[in-house]
Amino acid sequence: MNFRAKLSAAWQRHDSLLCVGLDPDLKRFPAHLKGRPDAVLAFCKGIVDATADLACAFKPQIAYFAAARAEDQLQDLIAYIHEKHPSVPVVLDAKRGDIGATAQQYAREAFERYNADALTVNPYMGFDSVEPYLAFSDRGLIVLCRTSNPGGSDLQNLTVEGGRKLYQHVAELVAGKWNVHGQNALVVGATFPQELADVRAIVGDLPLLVPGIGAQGGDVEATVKAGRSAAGTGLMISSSRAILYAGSGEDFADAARQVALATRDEVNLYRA
Ligand SMILES: O=c1ccn([C@@H]2O[C@H](COP(=O)(O)O)[C@@H](O)[C@H]2O)c(=O)[nH]1
Repeated sequence: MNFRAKLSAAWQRHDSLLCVGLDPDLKRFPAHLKGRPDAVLAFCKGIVDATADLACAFKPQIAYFAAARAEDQLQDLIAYIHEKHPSVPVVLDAKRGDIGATAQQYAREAFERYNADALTVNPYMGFDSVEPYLAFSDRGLIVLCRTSNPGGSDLQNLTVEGGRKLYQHVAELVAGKWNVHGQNALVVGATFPQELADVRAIVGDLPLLVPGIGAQGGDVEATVKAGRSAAGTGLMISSSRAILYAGSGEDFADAARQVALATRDEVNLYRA
């Protein structure tokens, strides 16, 4: 099953547009896990098992694993998700972007080494820098469009030809000419609901990965109303820290589940 089909099945099966972000920060781990050589994997498995039935996707952020010298644990985690929770697609958040020859290696890293269902990439270097990923036509390519951080406006809001904003141009390209095999999606932050609505109007029912609720303060109602597709789906609304660190004791996974459940249900209030 390709990424788009797997995501659609997860939206239905789990009645959820919630993407659970996996940003394991050793400094914030519960005391009983600190010092364990497999702490990153143990923590993430706890979160994954507690939230899988509430999620339409998991999104590990590679920087947290690499900084902790835990790439092998990331590989084991993704294999674990595929084995225990095969209905939930894995989006590797690495925001890759480089010349074609190097992009080929990044594509192999994401889709062969880590076996991710989808990867985030940066479009700044143009089509030849994203083309190598398209060869993995059963995997998703999620392209940065209007990011959730305040500085995203510095470049993404610049006016380009035709009087459009750069992020609108990216949305058109990624949903159109660049969507050679129908595997593309976009990143649009929850912190900019008006831009999210603009992007949705440009791209039809293309899937959107939407970080920025939870710790970054994005408004859930505004996000869902601006970003939902005509079918009331189309979104992977991502939350990491607010779920991961809801608790700080041995019951961290239960605390994470409670926040994930409340977030999934709040999102669902506004889908219709
Ligand atoms: O525009 C973007 C693109 C990616 N991110 C990533 O999403 C999570 C957000 O974490 P929270 O704890 O829910 O704030 C993190 O991995 C970012 O690298 C983003 O925030 N904005």
